Amino acid sequence: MKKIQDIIADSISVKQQILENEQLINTTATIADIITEALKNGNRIYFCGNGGSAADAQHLAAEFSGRFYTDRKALPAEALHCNTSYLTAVANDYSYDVVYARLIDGLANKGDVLVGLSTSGNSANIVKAFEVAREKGVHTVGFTGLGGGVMNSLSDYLLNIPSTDTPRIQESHIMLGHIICQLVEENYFAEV
Ligand SMILES: O=C(CO)[C@@H](O)[C@H](O)[C@H](O)[C@H](O)COP(=O)(O)O
Ligand SMILES: [Zn+2]
Repeated sequence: MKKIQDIIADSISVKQQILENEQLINTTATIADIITEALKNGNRIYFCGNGGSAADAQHLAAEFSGRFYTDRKALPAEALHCNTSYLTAVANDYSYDVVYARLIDGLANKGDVLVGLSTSGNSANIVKAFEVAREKGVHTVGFTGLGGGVMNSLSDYLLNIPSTDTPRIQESHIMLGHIICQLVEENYFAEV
């Protein structure tokens, strides 16, 4: 069916643009280095997103805390939306906008890494979490779409996928996220 082939071609085209974008490739490698270094220093990695990007956040966190390719010890990583009692209470009593910022305030330490996945780069709860992270000396890593939205100026490291189409952006987020998981696993366990 032509429509299906067109959608697959679009997804490949976004990935082809990433393949040819030296800056995105270099930033991906740098993010893997930053995460490896943080873990070696005893720091933790936090992930957050909304909707499909929340699923991506917990998927990537689980590659670290569970396992990826190799049998090895657990690495400290978690996605911030997984406690529904916390999420519903804070959203109900305060605002959904602060659900991730409050956890970063309560849990994160200087040298930790916060990875925020947002195709628009404008989701308020991620933006606020990045603001608190910066105040605390937590590294901010943004996975966004074209331009990066508000997260552009709040991200120490930014992977802004060259697309404005939410599902196509998410497909590239999970590809680059998987690559980072592989590099971190190889680098961390090669060196300890
Ligand atoms: O998975 C999808 C679309 O593919 C949706 O659930 C999508 O993640 C949601 O609409 C999000 O709320 C979009 O937020 P964001 O990417 O702009 O931060
Ligand atoms: Zn989706």
